[in-house]
Amino acid sequence: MALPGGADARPNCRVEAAGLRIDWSRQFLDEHSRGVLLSLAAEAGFHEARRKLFNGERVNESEQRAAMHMALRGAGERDWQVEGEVVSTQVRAELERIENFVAALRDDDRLGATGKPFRNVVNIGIGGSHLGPEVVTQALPAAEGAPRVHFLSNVDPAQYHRVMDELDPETTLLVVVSKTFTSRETMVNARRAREWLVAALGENAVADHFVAVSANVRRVNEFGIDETRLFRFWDWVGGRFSVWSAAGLAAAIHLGMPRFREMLAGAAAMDRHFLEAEDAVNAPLMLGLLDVQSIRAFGWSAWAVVPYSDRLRLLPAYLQQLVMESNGKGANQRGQMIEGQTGPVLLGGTGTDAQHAFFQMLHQGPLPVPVDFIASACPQGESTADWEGHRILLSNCLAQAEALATGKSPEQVEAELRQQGMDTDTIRRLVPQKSFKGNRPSTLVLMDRLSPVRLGALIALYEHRVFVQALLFGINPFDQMGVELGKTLAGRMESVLADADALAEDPIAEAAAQWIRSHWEPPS
Ligand SMILES: O=P(O)(O)OC[C@H]1O[C@](O)(CO)[C@@H](O)[C@@H]1O
Repeated sequence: MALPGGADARPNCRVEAAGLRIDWSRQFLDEHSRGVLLSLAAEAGFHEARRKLFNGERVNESEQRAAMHMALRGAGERDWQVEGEVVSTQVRAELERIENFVAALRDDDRLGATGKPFRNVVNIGIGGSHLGPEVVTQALPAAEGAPRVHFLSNVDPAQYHRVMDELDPETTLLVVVSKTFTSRETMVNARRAREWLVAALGENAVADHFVAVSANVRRVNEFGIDETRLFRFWDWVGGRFSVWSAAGLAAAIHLGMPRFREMLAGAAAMDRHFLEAEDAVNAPLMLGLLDVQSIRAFGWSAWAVVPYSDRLRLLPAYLQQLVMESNGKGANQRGQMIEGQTGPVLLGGTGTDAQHAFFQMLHQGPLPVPVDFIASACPQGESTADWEGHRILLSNCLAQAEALATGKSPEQVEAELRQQGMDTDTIRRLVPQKSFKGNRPSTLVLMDRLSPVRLGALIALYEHRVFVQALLFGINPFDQMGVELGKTLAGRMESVLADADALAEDPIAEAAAQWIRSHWEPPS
């Protein structure tokens, strides 16, 4: 199927939802295929599944939980329920606690153990307990006077040093974020940060300098943080859907509470669109269906997300967790193995840098990779140079989407080469190498400017799109069983590396462990 000639020929492939202009005109979609995709959604029980999701039913069946992240951002609008119990009151109460805490930090009412104001905040967490707050912090400028927010996620000590070595314990607040409060990386980093603090300021400083964000109250208490310094979120909030909860505390500190609430409002507006828009112009539904079409009908297993925005440079990594941890699964909810690819492999980077990295493959690789182009009409800065740079950025964004769609025919290339006076043999060899097949699909997401409300809408758009993909594949997007085995083995491997008498079960791992041990030497 050829891509349509002009966007105006396909008015139903473009919507404005929650302030985002979402245009899928350059996808392989005509009236017929749209009908087929929508009937597939109906067969998969889309309306009922969406109703269950928004009603707080146990859509995460394997873990017997709801997935009610919408309640976190829509708490001001109505009383959301989880399994029949109203949760909005506790959501609002927790938001208020966050608000008071952020205000106290801003006004220097909450001070460190030696009476100094907090100038730095370290978010210690990994996965959803890191990527969400960091993506927001990078995307949007800090509120005036807000402390600087840092992120410690990896257990690699090099990261610990990069983040912590420049900080002063007296002016540093440590925020340990972990839904389970068991993630090994987070616990190791939290303990090390605790030792760092205690060595400088003594044991009593822990109460002033540590707060926790978790759903596991007992573990938080065991770590030595009492409930007055614990911000809660709940079982029904998945890690990769948690930025809207207290897990976004570092982002709230960075943005200030009014703008954090604006981000929640943007996501809530996308929730409303997903809930209320007609199917054919329902952006998360249509984009999710198009993803499934790309994977299942066309066999394209990759997907690229390219924000033309340096501030959104972490978005591809954030979406990798959202998409691939949710839908990278081989079994469906009925326990049957699924044939073929499920969730797409997501690659990404920012434009224009990505154009000089993997775009070659997007243009001429044998298999199409659908691309999401994301851009804002206005730049962040207001100077003439900012506007000029931004215009160039946007030109590239639009040009790349067009180049992917239209390509360059062999005839055109041949005519150009002839004009340059090339000989026939060279032309024969060069024409296939220089032509572009075109017909490469993309989606364009535009916003007026990158603001809290638009960022919220953008992230929620992807959340619901992932839900739609999962529904069509029959999988549960809300668990992540595939991360467990590696975690268990890493625990065992720790003893193998620590103790030469402990053997690894796997001979290849054992040989590697021996080699590593034989190369251990004290730093010179
Ligand atoms: O917040 P926690 O419990 O530390 O988990 C961190 C991350 O680990 C995972 O469980 C697995 O990677 C993610 O789903 C989660 O976001």
